[in-house]
Amino acid sequence: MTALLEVRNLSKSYKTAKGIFGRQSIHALTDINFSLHAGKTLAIVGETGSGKSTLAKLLVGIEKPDTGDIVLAGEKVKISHFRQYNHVIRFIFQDAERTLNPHQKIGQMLDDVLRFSTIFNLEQRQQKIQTTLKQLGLLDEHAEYYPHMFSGGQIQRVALARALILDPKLLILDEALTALDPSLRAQIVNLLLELQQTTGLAYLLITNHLRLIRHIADDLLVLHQGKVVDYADTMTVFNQPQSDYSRRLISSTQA
Ligand SMILES: Nc1ncnc2c1ncn2[C@@H]1O[C@H](COP(=O)(O)OP(=O)(O)OP(=O)(O)O)[C@@H](O)[C@H]1O
Repeated sequence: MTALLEVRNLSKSYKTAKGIFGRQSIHALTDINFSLHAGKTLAIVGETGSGKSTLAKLLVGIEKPDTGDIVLAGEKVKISHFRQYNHVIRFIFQDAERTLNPHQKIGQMLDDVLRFSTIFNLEQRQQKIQTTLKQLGLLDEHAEYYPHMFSGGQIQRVALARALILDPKLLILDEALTALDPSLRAQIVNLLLELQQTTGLAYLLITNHLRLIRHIADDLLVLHQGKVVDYADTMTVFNQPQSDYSRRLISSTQA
């Protein structure tokens, strides 16, 4: 079966500002390879500076790779066409609430997403907003609410609604669940699992929360200094880590 996402030999370096030693290159990612199938969850773990955010930025087109390919459903992504992949890959960063415009009603915000990325008419857009709110356990009348009128759990659902209203195939969650309190996290995780079962959505979960990874990730990739040091199904990485770095990471959380 063709993978939904295939990342092949992806590398990215940044040039630092010119200092007394001239310009230097930071190799944020070197030769990254992995794949993700529909309906599956891949977790990416690594310490600060290991390249996790750079990888997310490459996948959503905020940054350009130096070399390598991103292949979506068998088709190489062209950097100039990233906007068309909006439908396929969506992302949620940490602190969802801060990314919502406090002066805009939720219905208007969702309508903007649809107007920007679809050719739906007004009626179709209203219909889609209703079904999306419902899918996420929200009510029709929430379309008239401003962000500050929602509770913490509901605001996460609103952020998910914005990401999912275009029916993407892949959702990237960059530390999106880390800051939530445990009971709220459990609620959102259950919702994500339910959505995955009903829609076949795939998740790329960027987090250092190993308990969460154990609970929901099918596969686990460990990044260290921009390189893949472990990549296998989650239980294999936990039980037989291939690198000292992964071994230390896993035993530190099991202590
Ligand atoms: N715009 C940039 N310019 C220069 N260097 C950068 C830039 N963005 C990231 N880097 C460097 O690239 C490396 C990888 O950074 P990245 O932010 O991807 O790591 P990370 O694993 O996501 O860390 P964190 O968990 O802190 O977000 C780091 O050494 C970082 O300093």
